[in-house]
Amino acid sequence: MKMHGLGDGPYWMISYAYFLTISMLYLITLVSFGSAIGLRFFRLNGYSIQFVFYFIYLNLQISIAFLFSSIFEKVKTVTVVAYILVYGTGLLGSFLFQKLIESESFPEEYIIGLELYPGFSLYRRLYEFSQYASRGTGMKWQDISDSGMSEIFYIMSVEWFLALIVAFYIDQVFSSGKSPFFFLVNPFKKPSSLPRRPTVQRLDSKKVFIDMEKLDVTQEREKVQKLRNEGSTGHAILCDDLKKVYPGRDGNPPKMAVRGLYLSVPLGECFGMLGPNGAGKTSFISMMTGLLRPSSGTALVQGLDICKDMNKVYTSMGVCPQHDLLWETLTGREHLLFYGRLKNIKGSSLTHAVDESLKSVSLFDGGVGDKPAGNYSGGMKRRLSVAISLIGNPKVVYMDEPSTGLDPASRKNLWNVIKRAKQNTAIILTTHSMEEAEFLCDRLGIFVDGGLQCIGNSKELKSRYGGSYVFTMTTSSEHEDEVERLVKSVSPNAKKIYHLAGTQKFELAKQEVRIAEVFRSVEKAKSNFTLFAWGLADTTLEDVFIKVARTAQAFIPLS
Ligand SMILES: Nc1ncnc2c1ncn2[C@@H]1O[C@H](COP(=O)(O)OP(=O)(O)OP(=O)(O)O)[C@@H](O)[C@H]1O
Repeated sequence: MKMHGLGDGPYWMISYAYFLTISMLYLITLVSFGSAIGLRFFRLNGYSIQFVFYFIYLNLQISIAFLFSSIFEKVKTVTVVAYILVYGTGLLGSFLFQKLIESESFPEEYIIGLELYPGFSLYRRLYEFSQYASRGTGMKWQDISDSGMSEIFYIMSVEWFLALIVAFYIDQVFSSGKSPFFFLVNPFKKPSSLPRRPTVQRLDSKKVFIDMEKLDVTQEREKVQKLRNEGSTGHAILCDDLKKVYPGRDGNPPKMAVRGLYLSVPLGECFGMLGPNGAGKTSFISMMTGLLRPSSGTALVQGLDICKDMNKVYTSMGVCPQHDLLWETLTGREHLLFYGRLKNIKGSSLTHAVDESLKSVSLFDGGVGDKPAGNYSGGMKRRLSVAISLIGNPKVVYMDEPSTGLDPASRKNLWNVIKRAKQNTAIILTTHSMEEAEFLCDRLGIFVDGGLQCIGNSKELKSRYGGSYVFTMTTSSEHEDEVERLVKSVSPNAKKIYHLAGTQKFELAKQEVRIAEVFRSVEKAKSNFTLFAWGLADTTLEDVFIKVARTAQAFIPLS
């Protein structure tokens, strides 16, 4: 939700209000039920004291839960810690703390010291309630100071606010990546102009890597460096030496998923990122969408630094993640209404935008958009995810394999939606479909092992990395040698790239082949032996992709 523009303040308030409401409902049910069945603990102690005490304690508990969620990364870890604390406190409370409270000789100041731990303050509170209830009087407001309860009220109230402030601070500094002194910054001050890059050249350690770059990749890097030196904010996306290194695990060395990426994408351009599995495309998108922090380097989105101003970047960003993140019980329309509101669209414009959005992804007719997303097929969910990423006309959109799992008709439909949307938007799209890349993308980059191997439009890439025709011929096995001789006669340096049961494929260098000559030779061959099939094809984007990826993968381990 943060990726779609939900600010930290509303998120914290909504979550807090949700947990408080649930806890209060639970509490009211407990006290009402306890009173109804005649438990003296609930009936005799003043209801107003019980309410105030439980209310403060519940707030403290929620604040501590927020603090834990800021400190711990994994749900499993924090669950185990919470269970240990709850059961440990119960055991310590009944076997140790209660004895200390009842002891005449143990100083009261030490008891108050122990009550700084919220579990013991809760225990003390319940202990006092039960003592007063067993005496048959119950606790009233005038008993507060005698029972040592007033200190507990103060301790809990202070801890409630402290835990909340510390949790928010940790979340802002460690998750949102703000400076440790972010609270000293004037919120009304306009962001300063872009920091200029030092003109000094890169470190020697990088020289080896840079020297191996292809010309097109080098040109892209120089373009980014020039734009950064000029402090330009004209480009929608500017990646500057963006790196992601995952720490090594289970004895494996650290994994460099993205190794120093330079990329500039202006508004109105759809940039396609192609690459084999594990090339680092998702890691790149995750950094750009704020899910992962770059290990070094940065990127500017509409002039805003993703390491410093991610919260502002979210408001002009749309994301279609690789896996659909939808609520099963909400309808398609409700999803779009929700995300539209996050993008600040209101009233009739919101209703209109949602209808248009549903129509554009073919989820409008027959009331499909008003059915719960849980009932949607995989393709419908994917289309809804794309519609969510585009609602509110964001300036920058990231799409991670948007058409995965779609049938050909829906895919074509979706491509048209994306094509229309890109007019005022910069889109970065990852895909394994060359057809999709050719149809949608103005420029393409082939990404292998965390680095760009080439960059340009599909025609440029084909002419730069293709440079050959693929000649295929199928005959019976005894005529294979004759086919080979035929090919050598039209292209002396032809290379056999495939051979199976009479079918042979050859790569012919474009500069030594005349197409008319090939046709003439094939016609002549038809009179000598039987040809089952033959063909001459220009290089496809797929050929370029395979060639570039293979070459890079063979080369990278050596580098
Ligand atoms: N959390 C992680 N810890 C360690 N290594 C990781 C982590 N996430 C990804 N990797 C590794 O980083 C590399 C890049 O992964 P990434 O998912 O970014 O690739 P991808 O190009 O998106 O692949 P695909 O096309 O299959 O989605 C892979 O080798 C992967 O194993």
